[in-house]
Parts: sequence; structure tokens; C-alpha cells
Amino acid sequence: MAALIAPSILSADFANLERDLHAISTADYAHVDVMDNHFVPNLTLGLPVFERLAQVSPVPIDAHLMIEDPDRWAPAYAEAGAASVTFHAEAAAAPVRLARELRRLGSRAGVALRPATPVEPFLDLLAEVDMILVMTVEPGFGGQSFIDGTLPKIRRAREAVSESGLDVWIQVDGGVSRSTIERAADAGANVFVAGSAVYGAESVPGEIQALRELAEASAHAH
Ligand SMILES: O=C(CO)[C@H](O)[C@H](O)COP(=O)(O)O
Repeated sequence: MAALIAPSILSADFANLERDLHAISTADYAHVDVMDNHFVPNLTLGLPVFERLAQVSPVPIDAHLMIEDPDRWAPAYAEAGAASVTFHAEAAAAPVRLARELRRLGSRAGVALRPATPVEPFLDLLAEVDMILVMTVEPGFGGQSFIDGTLPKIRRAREAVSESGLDVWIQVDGGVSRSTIERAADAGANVFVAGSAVYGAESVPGEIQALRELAEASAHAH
């Protein structure tokens, strides 16, 4: 399975977001973290900034909404041009209705799970989403260390997707680096978000390529 790399601009220079989006032009997606200081204790950017990022980005945008009331706010991110919009399972009142609305607006629909949120309740609803995001750190901040305890959840999600025959992607986000990406790929993830590992690297394109190769080698090994 091809590994998709989505650098997180949370680790970019917020005074130079356009420049730093162009720095990741060899990536598959640009991962944009929207945080509202309520769902998570951090605040990043909202719709007006997001709309401009979508206009200038050389790669499709993967929006990760760490916000309360995504039922109300998420569709606007699809309308702004996000290729994919992921909302949190813990925050959505009606996840299936929201996923259908995002797809109707032309975006992929993703559902995100905090490390302690079980995936089981969503396994019967796989046909309604395009991606499950298994958070591999507590959402809110970059630079945290990968939680190995999330690997069984990635495995369960991958098994359920394989059994279903559906093309649902499994994304991991948090603490993804050269030293952890193989474990996540081996468990079944195929979309990898990495913030500090990519933007902190000496060569940003070199790091994207290294992560992609490690993930693909690991995915092909089993
Ligand atoms: O959602 C996130 C944190 O909530 C991020 O995408 C975060 O940027 C990941 O950063 P790092 O790769 O440095 O762990």
C-alpha cells in the first residue's frame, strides 16, 4: 500500500505559512490543525486563515479539526477547499450526518479518535467515512512522544477495514518520526502526519522521502 505523508504545519513558522507550505510540495497532503482552545488547550487558526491557506497551498489540504461543535463548523472547511476534513468522534453530536455532509460538499470525511477513545463504535459505520485518524499523542501540541498503546487500535481498525473491503484510510498523528513510523505502518496505518520531524529536519524534502520509504518498506514487509 502506498504511504501518504502529511506534514503538520503546526511546526511551521506561522509568520511564513505560504513559504512553509511550499517547503512541503513533495508531500501528499498538508495537514492543518485547527484548535479552538476548548476541545484542546491550544489555539491555532480559524476559517479566514484556512481559506487563504487552501488558495495558496501547492498540495491538497488535510484539515484536522480539534474543535467543539464540529457539526456546526466543519462543513465550512470543506467549502473552503479542504480535500479532507477530519472531526473528532468525542466532539461530534451526529458523526454520520456530518460525514455525509462533508462528502456531499466534495471533501473526504475523517473521524479522529483521542488515544483513549475506542474504535469499536465506529467499525459498523466504516462505509460512512473515508479515513479514521488514530491519535498517537493527546491532541493539542506538537513534539510529544508517540504512544505505543495506540498500536492495537490501529491494528483493529486495519483488520476491520480489510474485512469490509472498503478503501478507508488509517491515519496516525503525533510523535511520528523515523524511529516510530515503521511501528505505525506495520500496525496498518497508511497516512502519516509528522510535524516536528519534518519541519525540524535539515532537509524537509529529504525527511518526507525518508519517512515515505520507511513506511512503504514496512507496509510491504507483511
Ligand atoms: O494534531 C497534532 C497535535 O495535536 C499535530 O498534527 C502535531 O503537529 C503533531 O506534531 P508532532 O509530529 O511534532 O508530534
